[in-house]
Amino acid sequence: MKYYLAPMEGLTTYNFRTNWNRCYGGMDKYFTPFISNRHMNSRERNDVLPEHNVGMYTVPQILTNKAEEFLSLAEQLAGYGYHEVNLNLGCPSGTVVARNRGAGFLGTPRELEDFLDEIFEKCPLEISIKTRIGMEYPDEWAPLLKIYQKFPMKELIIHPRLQKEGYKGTPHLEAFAEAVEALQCPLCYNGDITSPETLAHILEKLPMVDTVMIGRGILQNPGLLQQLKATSTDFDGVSLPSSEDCLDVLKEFHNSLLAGYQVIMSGDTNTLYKMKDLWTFLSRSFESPDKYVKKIRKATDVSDYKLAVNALFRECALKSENS
Ligand SMILES: Cc1cc2nc3c(=O)[nH]c(=O)nc-3n(C[C@H](O)[C@H](O)[C@H](O)COP(=O)(O)O)c2cc1C
Repeated sequence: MKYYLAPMEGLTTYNFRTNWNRCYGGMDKYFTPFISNRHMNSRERNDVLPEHNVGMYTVPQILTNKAEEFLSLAEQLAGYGYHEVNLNLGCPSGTVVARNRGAGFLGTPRELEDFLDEIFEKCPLEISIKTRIGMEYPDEWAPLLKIYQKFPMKELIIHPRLQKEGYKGTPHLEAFAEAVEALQCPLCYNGDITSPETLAHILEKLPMVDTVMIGRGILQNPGLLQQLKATSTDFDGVSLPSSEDCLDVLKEFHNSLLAGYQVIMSGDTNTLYKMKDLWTFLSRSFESPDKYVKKIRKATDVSDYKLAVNALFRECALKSENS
């Protein structure tokens, strides 16, 4: 099985990716959150700079519906030494969709095909695509697959939900199976993998899956990949760390992430904004964390924040399924 880290805007920054890779590691690919400016802003540029992505196979992601813009960004990324670029056809957010980008582009298949024609003809890099299965109705998927058949994709990453579903409901596993029938290119499954059990359930329904991308599961439980590998027959040598070791690595990861943001972000407010965003997910690793997370959210400077986090680390146990 191959494992990819999903792109998550604002969360899986280069600071997150490098620290996660150092503390846990083992993803086959690390996708960057989307770049949407033809002239990358400093945040976007820093995220893809080779010196900020050392030791990882990183795939930059682009969000656009303009071939010229995609090609211009791909050219710049080729200059940084990248070999592969990913196109975002999955973002469900209202503002993105209203501009016919992300999952919104799936609603105008003719324009999408013209766009793909041009980028596949001219792009200096290999192109992979991350897609949803349509905007509103499951029957949008078959015509989209007909389009995807025409292009020599490096791979297609499928999050089998519709745009209108956001992250609700359960993924349409049958849509992934349809793609297996229709397409020759490598496929990657993405969606709702949060434990060895959820992965096992997906593999039971889709035994042909050999590559998965994981997003929120890693934010909720940064040690998840090791658990998946320890329970997989592919990875005989991987064993589970003790509960104390899990907590030690989590602390190390958290503290280095915080230190990284203190260097990158201007001031405590912006640093804490980033860390508090992560706690929305990370709190789920712990038993009864609410009282502690409230204190974390209330912190207005880094020293108060550290006190609140240390209290949580000291007094809340890791959930048994996370250790
Ligand atoms: C906060 C957040 C930000 C995201 N940002 C991106 C993004 O920049 N590009 C992208 O392709 N998907 C983005 N996604 C979608 C994830 O990559 C992934 O497809 C989705 O979370 C489903 O996978 P999961 O169930 O493993 O989390 C984002 C999701 C979340 C929750």
